[in-house]
Amino acid sequence: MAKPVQIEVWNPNGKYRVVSTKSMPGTRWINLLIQQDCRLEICTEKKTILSVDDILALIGDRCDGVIGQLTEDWGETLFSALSKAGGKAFSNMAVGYNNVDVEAANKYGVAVGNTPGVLTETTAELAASLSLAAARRIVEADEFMRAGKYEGWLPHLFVGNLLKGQTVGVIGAGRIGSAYARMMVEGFKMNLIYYDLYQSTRLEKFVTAYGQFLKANGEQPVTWKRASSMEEVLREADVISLHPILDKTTYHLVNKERLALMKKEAILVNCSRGPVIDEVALVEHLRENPMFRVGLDVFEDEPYMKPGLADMKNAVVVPHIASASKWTREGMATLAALNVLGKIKGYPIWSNPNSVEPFLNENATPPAACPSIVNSKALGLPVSKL
Ligand SMILES: NC(=O)C1=CN([C@@H]2O[C@H](COP(=O)(O)OP(=O)(O)OC[C@H]3O[C@@H](n4cnc5c(N)ncnc54)[C@H](O)[C@@H]3O)[C@@H](O)[C@H]2O)C=CC1
Ligand SMILES: O=C(O)C(=O)CO
Repeated sequence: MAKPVQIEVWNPNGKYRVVSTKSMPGTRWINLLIQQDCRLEICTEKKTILSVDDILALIGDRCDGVIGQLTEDWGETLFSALSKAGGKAFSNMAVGYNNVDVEAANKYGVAVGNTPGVLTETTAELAASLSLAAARRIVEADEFMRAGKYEGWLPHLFVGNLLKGQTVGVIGAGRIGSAYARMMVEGFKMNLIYYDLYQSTRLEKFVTAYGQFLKANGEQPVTWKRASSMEEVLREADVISLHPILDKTTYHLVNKERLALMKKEAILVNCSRGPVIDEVALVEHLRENPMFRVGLDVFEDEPYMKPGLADMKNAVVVPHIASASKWTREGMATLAALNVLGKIKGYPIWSNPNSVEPFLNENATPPAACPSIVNSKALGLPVSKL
């Protein structure tokens, strides 16, 4: 028998019972649910990561839908319990859903939502920040300054890498990878090499047009190349940022052998998922190559770092904050709530999950649709005509 978990209740007499495993930023998501006859229960337990047992207790005997977090293990046990409690919908408050066993959700007929688009630019901006922090050794220099070690300007003090004219490599040029590529190409006049399973025509057109603009203004044009292998990107790029989804094909995509292909002074950034890099191999590579630098937002055994990583001066590490801007986090909460609400109400699925802006306009009623349901095809859910 699962132990009870602390909750806060909104609209106690609402017809549909919706549970959120965490308090989320903003109030729009709460208002949207309670205005549509939902009784909302928000878990207020002081524990950062809820266990499967905690979530089972939250689901209880009757639950129409759950909004959950990427730290939770949504598999057979939870989907079976949610379905038994009458639940039809679960939404991650995240675009990545590697914590969700979608096959299990399909088996129990539960729709699985995610929150694409609203976090694209915010996440790309953090990847760009980590690229700069690593290239210009900002964290090391900040620590040096605070430690009272600065005795005056010196020609060799914290010399780093110039980005202009160098090559930025993107692995996984989807929404976030493409946004990051555009920032680095336009902002720092870097050439682009990318690897993805699919061609990113829009990105290629962007770089071509920007190159032409630079040339017309008497500057060196930027260039792009779609690599035929990941290895090509690793060999050629000076800064490499990882933006694929995490699945079987991307687990330990960057391993010991592939790290060895990279330039000795290259910069590697990861704002995707920790297990995309073999972190033990990375620590060894950082130790052996002091001029190689990394910027990491995600870790293989989150919230932990592999032994030795915290001691590496050539690593900049932040705690999975890439999507942490106020607008984005409030928007993620809204999209997650609307995924669950839409399914409860029997709404169809939004036809283009890459274009979720209509749901984020605070001054308008959101469309009567679920913004993004990843297993809509498997469940045979109808698509919105809006
Ligand atoms: N650190 C953070 O806070 C955040 C992390 N993320 C992570 O970023 C990921 C990407 O998000 P989006 O850009 O919105 O997704 P997306 O689906 O638009 O892009 C993912 C890209 O990876 C490519 N890809 C898949 N397998 C690949 C492989 N084996 N090799 C190369 N490319 C491959 C896909 O073709 C696609 O273009 C999410 O799944 C999530 O895990 C997303 C938001 C915030
Ligand atoms: O959305 C995601 O996938 C994250 O990692 C957090 O924003």
